[in-house]
Amino acid sequence: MLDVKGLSVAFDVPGAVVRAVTDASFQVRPGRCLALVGESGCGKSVLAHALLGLLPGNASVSGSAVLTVGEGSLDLLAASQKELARRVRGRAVGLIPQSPATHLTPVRTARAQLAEALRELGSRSGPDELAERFGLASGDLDRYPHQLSGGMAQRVANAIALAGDPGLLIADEPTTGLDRPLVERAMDVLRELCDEGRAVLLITHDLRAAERVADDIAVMYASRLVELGPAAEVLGRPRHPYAAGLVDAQPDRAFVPVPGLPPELTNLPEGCAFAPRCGRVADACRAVPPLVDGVACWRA
Ligand SMILES: Nc1ncnc2c1ncn2[C@@H]1O[C@H](COP(=O)(O)OP(=O)(O)OP(=O)(O)O)[C@@H](O)[C@H]1O
Repeated sequence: MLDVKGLSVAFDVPGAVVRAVTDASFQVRPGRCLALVGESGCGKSVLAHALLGLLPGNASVSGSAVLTVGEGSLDLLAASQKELARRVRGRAVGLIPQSPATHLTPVRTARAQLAEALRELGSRSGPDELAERFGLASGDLDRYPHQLSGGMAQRVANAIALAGDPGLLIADEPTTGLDRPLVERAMDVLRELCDEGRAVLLITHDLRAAERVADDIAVMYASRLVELGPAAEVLGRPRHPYAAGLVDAQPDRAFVPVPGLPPELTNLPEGCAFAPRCGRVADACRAVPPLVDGVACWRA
């Protein structure tokens, strides 16, 4: 469904360059969920926004991201804004946003926003039909965003993302601010959407949420993918020391945080960016380890 190769994104800021995504390669397949996990600021959202052409003017992007659209394909990174608007956003790719409550327009009811999305995308279903599927009552649709609970806003955002029946869903931290039962519910909905044959890219720093829904996990550290593989393997037997540290930091595991802090993306160290925090550092780590066999570590 989506084949990303060598995706890099850098932002020009006064006196510096922010290397937000470096040389990311991965695939998202129909019927499977890939969770992209990593600490805050490692580049997860920038990666998602690059795929949708939603980066600001100070960003430079390289690589390719080939999406299957109908019988053909389209490189999302080379597509014009017009093409992305006409063929991709909402139609081929749906975005479930970070903080659904703030993503919705505050001065319009949920119904008006859902109806607009359906109209724009030329869908024949009505807002009530779509809302019902996501567990919203008709009366809920007549509320304004500030009258919706976090869970209800989430369901409205899901309904809008699904209005054009996209084959690929990108969910960018869709559970921010939700309590655990609602997180689990949101993950179960994502799983259902996936089981219907959609490809799902979930961006999260919540490993428990990722574990509940993901088939595959990509671990990102300081702009690079450092481990990529089946969820059970990455979470059960992580091979990269950072992935192992993330797993150990979970409350139901050792509950020990990874020592130290990630580097500034304006000033990445030469070689492996995790080396300064790594207990297994060696001479070889002075060179950047490539992602080979699902892991980017000289010592894995
Ligand atoms: N327009 C921009 N100009 C300069 N730097 C930017 C811009 N947008 C994002 N960044 C930087 O890119 C880096 C990656 O940000 P990103 O939002 O992708 O992180 P994240 O992993 O999604 O974190 P979080 O989980 O907190 O959302 C950060 O250092 C951020 O400051």
